[in-house]
Amino acid sequence: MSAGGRRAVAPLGTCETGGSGRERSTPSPERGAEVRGPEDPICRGIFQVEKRSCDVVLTSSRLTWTPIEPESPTDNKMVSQYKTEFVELKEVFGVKMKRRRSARQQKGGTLLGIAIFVCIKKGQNKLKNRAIHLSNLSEDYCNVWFKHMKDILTEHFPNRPKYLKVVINPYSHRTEAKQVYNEQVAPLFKLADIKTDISITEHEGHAFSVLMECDIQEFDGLVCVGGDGTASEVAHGLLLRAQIDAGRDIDSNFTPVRAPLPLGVIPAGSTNILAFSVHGIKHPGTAAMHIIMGNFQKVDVCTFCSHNRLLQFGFTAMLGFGGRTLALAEKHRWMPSTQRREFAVIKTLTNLKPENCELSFLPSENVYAVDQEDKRILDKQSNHNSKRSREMLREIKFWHFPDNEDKWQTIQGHFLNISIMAIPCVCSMAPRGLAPNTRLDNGSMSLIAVQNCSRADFIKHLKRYGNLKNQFDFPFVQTYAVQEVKIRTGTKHRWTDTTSDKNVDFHSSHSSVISLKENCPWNVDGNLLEGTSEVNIKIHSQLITLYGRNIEECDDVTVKCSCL
Ligand SMILES: Nc1ncnc2c1ncn2[C@@H]1O[C@H](COP(=O)(O)OP(=O)(O)OP(=O)(O)O)[C@@H](O)[C@H]1O
Repeated sequence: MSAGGRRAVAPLGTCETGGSGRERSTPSPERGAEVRGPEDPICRGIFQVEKRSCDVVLTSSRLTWTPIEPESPTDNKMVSQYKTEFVELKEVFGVKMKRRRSARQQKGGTLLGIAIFVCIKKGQNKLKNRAIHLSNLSEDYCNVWFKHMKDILTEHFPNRPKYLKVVINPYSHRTEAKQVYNEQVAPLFKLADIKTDISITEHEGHAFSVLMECDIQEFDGLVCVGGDGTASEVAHGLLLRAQIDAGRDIDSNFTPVRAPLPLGVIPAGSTNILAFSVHGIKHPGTAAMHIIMGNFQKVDVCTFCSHNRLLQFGFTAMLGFGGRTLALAEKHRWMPSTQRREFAVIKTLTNLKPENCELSFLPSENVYAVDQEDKRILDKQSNHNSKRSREMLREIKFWHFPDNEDKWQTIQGHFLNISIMAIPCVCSMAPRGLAPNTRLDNGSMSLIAVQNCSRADFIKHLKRYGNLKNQFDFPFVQTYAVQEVKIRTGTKHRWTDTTSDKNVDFHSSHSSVISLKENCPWNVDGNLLEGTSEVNIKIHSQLITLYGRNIEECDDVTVKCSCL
């Protein structure tokens, strides 16, 4: 594409660059800006780009530069060896005047030109920043271009945040969250001119109280830096605050209001399932770029209730093996995180115990429609031989509800593990996700129930998470797409009526249930939930907006867990 071919071009500004920096003329902005189209030039002039003099054109949608070639004295029409390059302004997140400064100099310095910062995609799901330098030594000349670019970035991209509340958990993983933020995130926020108000947590529950107390309306978004525990605490605080502000009466049947602010999750913990599921990668820079660019992803959230009371908002829960492993790992918090996790997995496998549970669930109706769509897409694919297509077809369950049939289903039995997941739960140990059949925003949860089986079979099932084989293809594993689940552990009697207050008293005075519940810890988003024998989990479609977008699924990954 040639810049010279454009219509209504402003007079060409010419500047000497690389020498005295003397300005001969400044670019004149287009007249009648109000009727300018996305292709019409706003500024046109000469800068050096990568040590070559270029004809540079700025429109409201892109910046284009074409190397200027000296005219040949022989008038030979040679094919140009230089190509016109451009960058879309929707990929640009920052623009700065570039100056040379001495080591201790804070302000001023010799102007070198303008630096433009662009978000680029690097491989699968990774985002990085790239700088383009437009060199010109004239202050006035650069100021005009700088101002125009700033105006475009401010006016054209309203989703991009300007002021963020940041919560950092310095205790996450190897106590490196502060360093991750300072080295990999804060410099990008600075380039994008994003202002921040930072809180560093001092104890468990601190992130929650920060959210209860801060003036939420002031901010364009919220950012948490830490692992899944921190992200879950912040999401819970944000959603609970929204219910309080909206005057919602919180009981097990309430319909929650949506979170008022988008949440950015910077992965700095040990597993980072939420960040992995939303960004497709554990990379703080990518998470920061999604926030800066204002990329939004709506995400489903579950409410966890017990005895008519809201325990918490969250994304995932595990009972049995998943709960016991976390409980053991938390007792050994002094160990380095990888060793702690592996130790807990091995020890829990050694003492593998089934939980006696009554599991009731309401299958998802909307998943029926979604899955039909999946099937239609798969049917269209000419080769059904693709491994993933065959697996998807096998995994999809279709539900038909005769009108008057009670839709609730109940299974009573002994389970080694029960997982309920509103998000795919992608992590380094499970590249397709612990729950690959659910999506971030489909209004449905995956219920995965592993019935009592031999230790060897259970390990086989666990190992399959690390490769692309179907981890659910065992007779002792059942998977369902559900919208609500009720679980009671160590039970002999039937489910209680959650609307009756008498049941609360009944359970609090029922010693046999209390003694059993001690042994059944829940793992809710990597946090331990203990002391409850009845839990009601319900999905709420797209209740929260996270910063993130467009995950590409890995097709060919095999991950080995060193402890299995
Ligand atoms: N200053 C602090 N001291 C001790 N604990 C804290 C502090 N701040 C927060 N916490 C708690 O630390 C817990 C664990 O943090 P987090 O989940 O972020 O890290 P992680 O366990 O390393 O990562 P992951 O959950 O991804 O495995 C959270 O539940 C949080 O409430």
